[in-house]
Amino acid sequence: MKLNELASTLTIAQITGSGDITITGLQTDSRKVAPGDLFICLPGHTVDGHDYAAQAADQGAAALVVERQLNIDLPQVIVKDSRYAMAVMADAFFGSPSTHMKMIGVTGTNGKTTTTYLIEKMMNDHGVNTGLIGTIQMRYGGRTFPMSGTTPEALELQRSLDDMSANGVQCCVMEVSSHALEQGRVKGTDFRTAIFTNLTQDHLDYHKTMEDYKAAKGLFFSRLGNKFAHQRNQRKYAVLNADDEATEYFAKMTAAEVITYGLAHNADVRASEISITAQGTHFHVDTFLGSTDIQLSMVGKFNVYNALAAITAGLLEGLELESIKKSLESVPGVDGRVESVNEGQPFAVIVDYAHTPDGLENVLKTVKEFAKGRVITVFGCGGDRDRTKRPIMGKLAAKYSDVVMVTSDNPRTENPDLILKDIEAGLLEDSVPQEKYQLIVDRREAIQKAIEMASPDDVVLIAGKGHETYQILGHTKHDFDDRVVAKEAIRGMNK
Ligand SMILES: CC(=O)N[C@H]1[C@@H](OP(=O)(O)OP(=O)(O)OC[C@H]2O[C@@H](n3ccc(=O)[nH]c3=O)[C@H](O)[C@@H]2O)O[C@H](CO)[C@@H](O)[C@@H]1O[C@H](C)C(=O)N[C@@H](C)C(=O)N[C@H](CCC(=O)O)C(=O)O
Ligand SMILES: Nc1ncnc2c1ncn2[C@@H]1O[C@H](COP(=O)(O)OP(=O)(O)OP(=O)(O)O)[C@@H](O)[C@H]1O
Ligand SMILES: N[C@H](CCC[C@H](N)C(=O)O)C(=O)O
Ligand SMILES: [Mg+2]
Repeated sequence: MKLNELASTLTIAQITGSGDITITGLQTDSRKVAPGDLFICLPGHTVDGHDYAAQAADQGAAALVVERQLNIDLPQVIVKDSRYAMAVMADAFFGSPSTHMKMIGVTGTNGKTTTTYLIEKMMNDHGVNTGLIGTIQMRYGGRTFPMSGTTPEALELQRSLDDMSANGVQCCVMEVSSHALEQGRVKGTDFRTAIFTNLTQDHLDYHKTMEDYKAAKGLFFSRLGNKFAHQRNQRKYAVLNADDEATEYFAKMTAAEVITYGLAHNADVRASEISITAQGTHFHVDTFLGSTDIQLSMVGKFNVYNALAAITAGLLEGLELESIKKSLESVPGVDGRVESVNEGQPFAVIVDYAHTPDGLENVLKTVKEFAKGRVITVFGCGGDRDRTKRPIMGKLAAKYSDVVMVTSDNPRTENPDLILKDIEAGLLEDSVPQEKYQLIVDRREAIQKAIEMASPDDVVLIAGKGHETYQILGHTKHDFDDRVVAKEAIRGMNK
């Protein structure tokens, strides 16, 4: 594509140098620039992409997108906002791939990954070639790709959607994080359905207040559905959790058709008669297209909500309720979400990704429902992330557990001991007795001790890292998998 043509997609842009050159790719990271690329300089949170334009030029960049003219001998497109320009140009360069498939997005503090997995399963079972993008991985057409975060940057996203489209993908279900909404990573992506799971405390390091966090999530719904489609299969939908306070706010700001789910009597898709055992979760569901009973292998009342969100999305895509039921019932579980570790030990070991106060409380409530013995919880809080959730999570862990092992969970650039102290502040505030908890900075040691102290019928819950296969210390990722470490500890115990 010619630079002139790409630049013409922007309203306010000035080109210096020749616009009559061919752009073969777009890139925002100087380290990855290939000859012929257009290098887009993004002012970041840590460094400024403009400072890497010279490196991009050395690597063969054909032109630059900048917010201020640089002293570099390359054609430059000067724009007001390079992030916005990136989103527009990426959409143009890849031919608006999101309009070639059904886009279903899921936002909310917890439950995004789980809900997207459920939707992916039911759509694929129904014969709709479906791609998935989220925290654990991106996958489509039988291939999987690692992810460095939950929601890719606009450029990466459009590139991926283009490849999906080229590989016959008809529907893409993706997680949309609040960071992504705030940074405009999904600007230009044409969603058909936007799902909201729930809003509880997290990410206050980034969003500062719950109001700001809610407003960031709101961007997903305010950008949806301003043009009504009279054919139902073209309509935009906001699928909202009827039991969450933030729903009223999101419902007001969207022009899309609002469909609700939950336990509330007025929800459009409503669950009742919920019963949970260690083997799974049963519930009855009434929808605008019939009723049925569903038996999930996944445990936890929160998974009823994830299933309801998925059922709603499935019905809106024209799936039969019975086909949805069959798919949901065949999902064994999601990687690292309430995942059992079994090495023949006489107690339960569960690995879960709960890393927010609400997530931890939910999983602990679930565990308590079927634990016959004590609950021993191993958990920590991420470094360079919301500090205010640490004492709250400490209190919740102590409230629902008999023993708490406070340990490290990706300390990143923070001092791990100080993170543990932040968690302990909550325990001290609640006068939790010293013998009920231990601070063990080494996660392997914490897991080993928890497993060594477990008696028959106890449950050891290892929370926070779920599917993760690393521990981030400083800027380095070290191999670490809670499931592998727990298995080793159990085998060690039997020797
Ligand atoms: C706070 C945040 O979201 N930061 C994201 C942001 O980084 P940044 O603004 O700091 O970028 P930067 O490092 O300053 O770099 C600025 C520009 O210079 C470029 N650069 C930089 C160095 C270099 O040598 N050459 C070069 O060209 C970079 O490619 C970039 O274009 O843009 C980067 C590139 O897209 C992201 O990788 C980075 O995510 C960081 C790693 C991160 O940890 N993000 C988390 C908080 C996040 O987004 N999480 C959510 C999930 C949250 C949830 O659980 O709901 C997610 O969607 O992943
Ligand atoms: N609907 C829900 N409500 C509350 N907690 C939930 C819900 N679904 C899952 N959880 C808890 O949150 C954890 C993370 O679930 P999941 O990975 O589906 O959420 P997520 O929103 O994708 O998280 P992330 O923001 O890190 O990507 C689970 O391990 C479970 O403990
Ligand atoms: N998407 C979340 C994941 C948190 C997982 C936890 N293990 C941590 O590292 O804090 C984040 O980046 O905040
Ligand atoms: Mg996720």
